[in-house]
Amino acid sequence: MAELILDSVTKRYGPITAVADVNFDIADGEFFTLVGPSGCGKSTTLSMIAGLNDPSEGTIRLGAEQFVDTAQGLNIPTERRNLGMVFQSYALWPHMSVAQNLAVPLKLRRIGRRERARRIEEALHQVGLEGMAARYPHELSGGQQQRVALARALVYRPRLLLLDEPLSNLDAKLRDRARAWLKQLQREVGITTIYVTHDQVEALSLSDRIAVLDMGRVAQVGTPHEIYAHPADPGVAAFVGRMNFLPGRVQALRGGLAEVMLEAAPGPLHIPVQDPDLSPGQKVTVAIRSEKLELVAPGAPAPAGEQLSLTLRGKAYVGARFEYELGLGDQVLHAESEANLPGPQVDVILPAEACLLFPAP
Ligand SMILES: Nc1ncnc2c1ncn2[C@@H]1O[C@H](COP(=O)(O)OP(=O)(O)OP(=O)(O)O)[C@@H](O)[C@H]1O
Repeated sequence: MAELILDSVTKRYGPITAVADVNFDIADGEFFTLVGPSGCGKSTTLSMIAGLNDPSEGTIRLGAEQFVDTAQGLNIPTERRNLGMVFQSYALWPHMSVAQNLAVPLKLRRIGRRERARRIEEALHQVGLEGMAARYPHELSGGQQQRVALARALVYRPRLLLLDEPLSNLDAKLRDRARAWLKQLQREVGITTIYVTHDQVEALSLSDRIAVLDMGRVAQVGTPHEIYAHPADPGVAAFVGRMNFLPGRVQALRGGLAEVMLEAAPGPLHIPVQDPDLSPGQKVTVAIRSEKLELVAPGAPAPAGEQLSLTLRGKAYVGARFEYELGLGDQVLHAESEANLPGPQVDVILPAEACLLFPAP
């Protein structure tokens, strides 16, 4: 059963359309992430679900409860939506202890003293902060403060958890740990969660499903694997992971394969066709992820696939592997390999099954 439904939700600020006709069905217990470049409408969408921002058009419903119906002039205020929210700034009250911070939303809901104490203890246990109830925010690390903010959002058992870049204030190592911990907590609590981030790794690793937004519109909704392996368009492909794009033209179509001539390389590629609307003569973009390019060490037998000889432009050692910048005409391709390959030329195989084809404008 779909739990949260956004239907044709639009938000305009004068001539600016921040969110354009967004539709989602988010299932009960799902971890659903809104991702996309800066300004694409993630926070505006989240704030409309939260009731902090009024949609210009559309409906928002949680289970049987209608939050918003612009046609009827209905807009339930945020305090009656019973949502948990954590934003980038944790907004803990500095003059209150951890327990007092957690007590605030419970007092607002008129929960009695004994039940309050029980729930605060339970919430602190959920976030792994037992024994910290008497501390003040300035006596906690950034990661601990972030856990208190989450505990405060969970303590009154909201129906939805809304998180807007909650990990972005943590340093890289702490963020990795917080990510794993957050995912586990969400599973344990089983709460429907909507998460906003511009960090594709966070989106891929945390989510059951991801919506990629682009200029206020939903470019694609899918599981992390669908978004990564079958991006709907070059914009999604470019945003998630590191993708190389090569312009070309379809020469012929036969046996489920497109024969594509690249602008910058001799010899055609034979690429499996997913788009039934492709036609011979059409301009296309061939997309291939950096990790799918296979670099051939000098003298080693070449694996199957179309082989290109590229110019070594740059190489960086990043621990487990080397990252390469390789020139093909005036284009730069990104590739990676555990091998430390010499220049000036590097042989590269493009496995046809790893190439995606998009119609070019
Ligand atoms: N109050 C406002 N008045 C006018 N335009 C606004 C207002 N709030 C947001 N916008 C515009 O709406 C668009 C979407 O903004 P939003 O904050 O939702 O983007 P975002 O995807 O969350 O970006 P970021 O990742 O940078 O936080 C942007 O173009 C922004 O400039």
